Amino acid sequence: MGALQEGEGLGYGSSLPVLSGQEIERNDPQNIPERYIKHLEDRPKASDLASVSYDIPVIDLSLLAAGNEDERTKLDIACQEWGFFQKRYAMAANDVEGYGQGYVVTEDQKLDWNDLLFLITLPDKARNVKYWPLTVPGFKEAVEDYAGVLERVSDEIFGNLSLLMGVKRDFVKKAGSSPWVSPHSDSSSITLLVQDEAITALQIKHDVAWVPVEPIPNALVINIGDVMEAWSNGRYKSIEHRAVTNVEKPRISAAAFVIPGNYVKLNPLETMVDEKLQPRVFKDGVDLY
Ligand SMILES: O=C(O)CCC(=O)C(=O)O
Ligand SMILES: [Fe+2]
Repeated sequence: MGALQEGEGLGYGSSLPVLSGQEIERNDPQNIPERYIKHLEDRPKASDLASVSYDIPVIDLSLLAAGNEDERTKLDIACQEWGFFQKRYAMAANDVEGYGQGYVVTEDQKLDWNDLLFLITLPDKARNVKYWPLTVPGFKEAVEDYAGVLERVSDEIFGNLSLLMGVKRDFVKKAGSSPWVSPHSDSSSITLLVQDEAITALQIKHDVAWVPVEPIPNALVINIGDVMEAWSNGRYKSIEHRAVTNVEKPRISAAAFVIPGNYVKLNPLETMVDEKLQPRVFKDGVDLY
């Protein structure tokens, strides 16, 4: 792919147009179309939940930024055992981009009871501003500020994961109704998520059970995506997760997917492959998109 022109966007595949959940609620809330109603066996059940409660690891960004080795070891363990952690703040039409439902590929596919606003925010030239709701006062400024903060947080995580994987600090950095969000893993290198603090909806697969991720005030939930799993030769896991609804109130979450540039190949880092101790689990040379 050649250099992007301003406003051209990247294009992350196509999605068929369908009604959004908000439109259905507005037009005919008593008649939810059949394709939003998942088969019984595909719905979350109380019996899939882990029977014991787990604490998802919490990593302190200010300690990481200060070079604290114990905190870096905690990050290593969190990414190996969970692929998920929470991090305290120290301080749609033809494209999946836009508003509506994404990832609709067939006419009879069951749909999630979940509307999506998917925007590319960084780098600036990859923005496709025709999808941005610019009539909302302050929206652009708030998203720009937030994207800047997320960039700093993800740089800190990448810096620490690079050191843990035995490469230089900046190595990874730039490479850089269903009544629920269906189970999936993220194709990002990492994902940074802000959850609604009042509702526990996100669940992650741990062994065979689903473990709820209780929101922690002022914390980001960060998870390893498929790209980091490949770079780390499987040491860090891209964990399957889902989000369930509740009957009381709607929920909004904001997920930011950090992805490498299109030119990056999915090769496990040399430092992460040792034919005896840590045999290669991913092939070299897979193009990302
Ligand atoms: O809303 C959530 O908690 C999770 C969303 C998610 O997993 C995603 O957008 O990839
Ligand atoms: Fe996800």
